[in-house]
Amino acid sequence: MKHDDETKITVSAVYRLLIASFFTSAAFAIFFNVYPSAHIIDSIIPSLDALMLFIVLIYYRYNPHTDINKIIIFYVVFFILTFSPSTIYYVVMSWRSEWRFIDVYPPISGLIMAVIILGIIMLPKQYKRYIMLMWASIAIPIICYLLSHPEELQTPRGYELIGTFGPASLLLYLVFPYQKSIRRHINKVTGDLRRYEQEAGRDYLTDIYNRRGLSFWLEQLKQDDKIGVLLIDVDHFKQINDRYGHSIGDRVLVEIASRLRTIYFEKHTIARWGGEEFAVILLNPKANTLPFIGSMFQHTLGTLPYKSVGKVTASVGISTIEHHDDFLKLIEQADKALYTAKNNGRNQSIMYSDKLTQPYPKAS
Ligand SMILES: Nc1nc2c(ncn2[C@@H]2O[C@H](COP(=O)(O)OP(=O)(O)OP(=O)(O)O)[C@@H](O)[C@H]2O)c(=O)[nH]1
Repeated sequence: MKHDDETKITVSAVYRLLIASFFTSAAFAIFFNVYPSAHIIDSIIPSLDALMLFIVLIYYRYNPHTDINKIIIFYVVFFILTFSPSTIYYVVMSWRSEWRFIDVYPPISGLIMAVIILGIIMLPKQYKRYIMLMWASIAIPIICYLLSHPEELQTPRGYELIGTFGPASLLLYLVFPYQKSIRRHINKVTGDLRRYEQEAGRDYLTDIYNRRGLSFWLEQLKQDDKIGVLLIDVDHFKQINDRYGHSIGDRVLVEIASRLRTIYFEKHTIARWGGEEFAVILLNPKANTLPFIGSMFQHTLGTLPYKSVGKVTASVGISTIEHHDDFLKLIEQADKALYTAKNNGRNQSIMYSDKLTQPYPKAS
């Protein structure tokens, strides 16, 4: 489950990263085409980036199950291949005294930093080293050049470039571990929350759903799902408690729950509805199978003796089938049928009909 969530977050992070990078590259492409610089490479690279990112985005949109690692590696390699050679080109040409680096290097340091920060913040831990590789392939040539050309370093652009790729990049090292610990903390809190939620929906003794868990299960049903309800009540349970003690009574309830779990048919769930009363909710059952299912539960509970107390029987009340919004109405029906089963001598299952009128008195 946690793994699924991680994958979902990664997929959505990569998708947003691609979109953000596409719009940024497109903005640069438009800018350099409207206000061309002296170097044609300045308008080619952002246009190429925008085009490639657009293709990847379209591909990713129509192939959402593509291996996400491949997309990330492509993204990083693609940025290294577009930013790094052009940076090295300007550095090498400047070193050969063709021109001054600070005059010709296009104003893309902000864009590079934005891409690096986005990558560091949004991508999972295992991809961070690629992002650092991306930074190193661009920053190291620039820093080396400026340090060996103090006359260019000691200009506003020189200071700005060294500041961006030097001290400002150091910020990344500060943000990175902090972001990692926030992510770890969020994972822990999310995990704890999920565990508490699961525990809150389970009965402590029998570890099947309690009423809260059951209502959560009902909320997950599809719009037009129908249900039928069985209410199962252990016969003369008070006598078991009185004769063997409360803790043996508890053990019997646990054994009953584990017997209920062993009954398998297509779609249903079981819950502890009250003290010695269990509810079974059947999903989209066929009307003519309900009496059979009711007897199946009754016999599974009542046929074989229990380890600590011997024979125990149960009575079962069966509702009609209605839309799941009518759950409480079905519980009432099952309750009336259960009352009739008890009145008729217990150890039997009874289907609800309009003729049954009296509600089953609840244990206080
Ligand atoms: N050991 C144990 N007993 C429980 C628990 N919850 C409810 N009970 C007991 O279940 C008994 C239910 O008794 P009654 O409602 O009189 O019903 P019954 O004795 O089963 O009789 P019928 O339902 O009429 O067949 C009470 O004695 C409760 O104390 C529980 O969690 N553990």
